[in-house]
Amino acid sequence: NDCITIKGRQFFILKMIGRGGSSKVYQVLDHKKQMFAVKYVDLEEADAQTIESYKNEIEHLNHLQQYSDQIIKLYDYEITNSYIYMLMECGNLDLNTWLRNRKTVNPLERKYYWKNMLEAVHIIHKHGIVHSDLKPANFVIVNASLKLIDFGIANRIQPDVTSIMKDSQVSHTFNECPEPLVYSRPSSYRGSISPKGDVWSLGCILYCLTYGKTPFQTITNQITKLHTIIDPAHKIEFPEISEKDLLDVLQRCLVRNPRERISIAELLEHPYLQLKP
Ligand SMILES: Cn1cc(Nc2nc(NC3CCCCC3)c3c(C#N)c[nH]c3n2)cn1
Repeated sequence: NDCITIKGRQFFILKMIGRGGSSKVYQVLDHKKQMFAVKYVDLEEADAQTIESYKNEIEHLNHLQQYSDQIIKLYDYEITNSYIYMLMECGNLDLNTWLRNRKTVNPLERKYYWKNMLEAVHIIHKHGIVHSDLKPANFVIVNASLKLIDFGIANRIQPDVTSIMKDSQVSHTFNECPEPLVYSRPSSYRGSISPKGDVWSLGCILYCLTYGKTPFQTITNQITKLHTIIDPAHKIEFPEISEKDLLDVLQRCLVRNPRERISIAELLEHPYLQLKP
């Protein structure tokens, strides 16, 4: 098995956790048997703008370390003209994989994960970052809490072919979530990418944690699905549940008009988060 050296420190590769385009994430051990995640990015095929986007992502990730435990820890990184290595804390599992394996979710666990996600997204918004592509795979479970692993700033190098245009500016590749979970916000509203777009995506994740599927999962045709997402006439179904506060959060997140949609700050004050089960 191979070793990775970052800033003169050697790491033993245990396994590859994931790969996308030209980046790979490994589970590694250091000489004290401490476990880490290492993200490797091959920059050989990357253009200057892409390299800039990666540097920007790393700068923000590095800066936001101090503000919240819900942002993945970045211990060190090494950037050269041909590759990037990022040494980070390793999660037990990402939320997407966890969701696929778990059909039922414990209400207290869901509430706690929701609080973690809101805190992480609130922090990046406070620093002028809108993710605009939030999905379960962007969160990992570390011990018992969720942490955000990326801010949606770094480009995907060699964008995958099965992308569907979410906005004129932003393409959206579905094959990052194995099942075509749709988190893209209703893009029919003009105007720039707003923090409210992240609220829609988080609402879709919470919908998944509540009903075991996304609001539009029953629609298999991607184009029909996209039209349904932006169609104000289409009513999203919210099957009855005992937790009325949770139902209220879902209904306020999945409002098509971003101006009428609840904000992160309001969500953090919402009765649903008062942590009595
Ligand atoms: C499946 N699985 C995931 C973990 N843990 C984990 N996965 C990370 N990325 C995964 C790459 C593939 C897609 C899902 C996220 C990162 C990470 C970054 N970037 C920083 N820390 C991490 N920890 C253990 N099993």
